[in-house]
Amino acid sequence: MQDKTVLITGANDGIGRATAERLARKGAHLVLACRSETKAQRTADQIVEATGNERIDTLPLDLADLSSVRAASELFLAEHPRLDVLINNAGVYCEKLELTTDGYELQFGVNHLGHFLLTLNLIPAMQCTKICGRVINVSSAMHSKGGIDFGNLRGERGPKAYNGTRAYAQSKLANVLFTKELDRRHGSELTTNCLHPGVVGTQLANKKGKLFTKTIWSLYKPFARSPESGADTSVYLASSPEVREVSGRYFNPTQCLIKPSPTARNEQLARRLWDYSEAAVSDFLL
Ligand SMILES: NC(=O)c1ccc[n+]([C@@H]2O[C@H](COP(=O)([O-])OP(=O)(O)OC[C@H]3O[C@@H](n4cnc5c(N)ncnc54)[C@H](O)[C@@H]3O)[C@@H](O)[C@H]2O)c1
Repeated sequence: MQDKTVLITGANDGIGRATAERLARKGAHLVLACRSETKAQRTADQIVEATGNERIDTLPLDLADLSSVRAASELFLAEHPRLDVLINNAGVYCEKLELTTDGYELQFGVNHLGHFLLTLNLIPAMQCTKICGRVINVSSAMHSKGGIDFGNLRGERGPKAYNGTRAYAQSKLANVLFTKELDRRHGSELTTNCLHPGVVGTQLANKKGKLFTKTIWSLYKPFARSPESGADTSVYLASSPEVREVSGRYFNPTQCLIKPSPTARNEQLARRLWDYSEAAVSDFLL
């Protein structure tokens, strides 16, 4: 990975942080895209210290705010001539209805829409690489429990009707549908794949989960995969020559290609989600 630039969202914690450290050890030039600049810089310093790789940059990015995503895209393009690998890793799980700055349901907004905009804005930097650029979307097996409720992506049905787990599943389904449609539209220039990292012992469910979820999760956590092994498939998709020409696919935690759910393979739904997302971010496209 010596001559590769890799941007990782949500790189200051959990699977993203572990992915960053593993790729730093392989010599990649990393850009840690995080909400908190302080946490991003602290993570960068720790990775430099642990790996000896000094090519670790940071980029301020709040995926819950489309103007921040646009600003981050502009800053990246101004400072870096090209991007080899984009890892759309950041994610949020929450059980109470919250909206993004632009009025979208938080999990849909952060897990899908912010990444959709970031990816579209950065495609020009990925097209100028010699070997085609790689987009990696961190989804979840939970995608199979989701559908896309186009009438409720702005929380229209209100807080009482909100089901956080269903909204999380919806956002992870969106990651797979986006992977398929991005591959269909840009497959000749980029490879795009998505993955389930496994059940990983991070703080994901604790940050905005209810007490019941936190309790169940604390009991379950000792049996979950470590963030380091949760990073296995992201690292594989970012660095392995084997997947240089593999695209539009879904991988499991042991780097095997598997079929996503039937809903995730629905091409019409993927196109409809793309059209919806494109209209939603249109004011922020570069
Ligand atoms: N932990 C699991 O068991 C598991 C299972 C399946 C999929 N995943 C997926 O793995 C990915 C990483 O999750 P994790 O388990 O490491 O969780 P985590 O909470 O440890 O890390 C999530 C990262 O996303 C960042 N983030 C959240 N909101 C953001 C925003 N608005 N803007 C920018 N960054 C933001 C956080 O700051 C953090 O760095 C997520 O996409 C998650 O859906 C996790």
